[in-house]
Amino acid sequence: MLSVVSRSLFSRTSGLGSVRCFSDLSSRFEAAQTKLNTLTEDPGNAAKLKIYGLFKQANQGPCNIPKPGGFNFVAKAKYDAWKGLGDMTQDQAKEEYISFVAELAGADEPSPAAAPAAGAATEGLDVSQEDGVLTIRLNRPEKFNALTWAMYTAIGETLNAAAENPSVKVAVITGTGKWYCSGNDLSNFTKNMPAGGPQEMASNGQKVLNDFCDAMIKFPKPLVAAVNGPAIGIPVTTLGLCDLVYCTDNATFKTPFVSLGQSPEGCSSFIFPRTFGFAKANEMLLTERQITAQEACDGGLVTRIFTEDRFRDEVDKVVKHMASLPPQSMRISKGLIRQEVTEKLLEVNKRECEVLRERWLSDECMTAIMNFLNRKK
Ligand SMILES: CCCCCC/C=C/C(=O)SCCNC(=O)CCNC(=O)[C@H](O)C(C)(C)COP(=O)(O)OP(=O)(O)OC[C@H]1O[C@@H](n2cnc3c(N)ncnc32)[C@H](O)[C@@H]1OP(=O)(O)O
Repeated sequence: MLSVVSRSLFSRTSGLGSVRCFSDLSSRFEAAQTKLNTLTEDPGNAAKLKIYGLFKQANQGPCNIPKPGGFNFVAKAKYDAWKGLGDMTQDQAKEEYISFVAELAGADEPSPAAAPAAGAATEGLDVSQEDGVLTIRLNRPEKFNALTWAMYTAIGETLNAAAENPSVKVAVITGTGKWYCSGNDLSNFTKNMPAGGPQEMASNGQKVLNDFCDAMIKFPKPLVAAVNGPAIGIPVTTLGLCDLVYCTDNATFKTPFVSLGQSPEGCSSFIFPRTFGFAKANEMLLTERQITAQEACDGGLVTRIFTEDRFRDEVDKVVKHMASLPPQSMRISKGLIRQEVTEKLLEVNKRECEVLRERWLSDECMTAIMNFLNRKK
């Protein structure tokens, strides 16, 4: 019976009128309508009704027509689909429409919007998505989730794809096992030695790091760190690039850059003094004192601490709640909060990476890394 709710629902019958708004949302909404018409698989009547309701709500606002009577079941089903959206705003309906079409398109054919899965193919990284929440999980527990170059690259690419994918509302970075992350895998420096030698290796590393931090800085949706245990180095500094940081009560934070012959990254040379004040930032970055979860929370790097047994559930609750909020408003709000610093952070990141490139070529750095790699021999 409902099959008469046919593909015609997908055609742009009501259009957008003669006044075309070229705002970001309107053009994404139009693109979603075009995308819908290219689906090769019939998504079924339930999906078509949802699309119908969202389309009407997006263009005309809340349902304002009388309920169809008699035996016109199709008209009633369409009415219910629209009426059921209550007083959802037109912008929110557009966002929901865009997300839903992206989901349908994802099921229909692989598309760039489905790119988060790309990270899943990278060793040491699990990428999954549920209810609008993209989870990037560092998954090398035997190495305490130390980051390989492939992981940096995949995380950056995953975030860049998720930024464009309307079905992703929030991104979460977390770790498997008892550690959040033990920082840069120190064997990166020996494993990634190209034919061009250390100079080329350092330039390659500079680009890998620059792109990774840029992706975090530019990510337009909420970026949440779920710090499930201790962290050393870059996973600590990049917390300042996240919007919310939750940690377990056994998490610790350490930034031993000087003893490694290196220098601060992740924009920590800029963010840490402004978060903790110079005195405390210097203690972390120059004396390398490890701080506790409570100190990180008191200092403003961490949003909230949960006990280990409650941690995953509590973080889940927050991120699912955020994913249910109007995405356009979320994006705009984050943009406003970050607008003063984004350009500055990109500039700081670039500079920190240039300095690190030099550091990686220094005897101090080479010696520190060789000492770590040979420490068990
Ligand atoms: C594109 C380039 C970007 C670079 C950006 C610049 C980034 C800078 C940083 O992140 S600096 C911080 C680097 N990290 C560290 O200095 C930590 C080094 N690791 C340790 O100090 C210790 O391993 C430990 C304190 C984390 C844990 O000590 P312990 O409990 O004694 O365990 P193990 O040392 O036996 O470690 C278990 C296992 O994991 C391996 N591992 C841990 N961390 C790293 C690491 N960062 N790099 C490489 N491997 C690491 C460790 O070797 C052990 O494996 P094994 O048993 O040897 O196979």
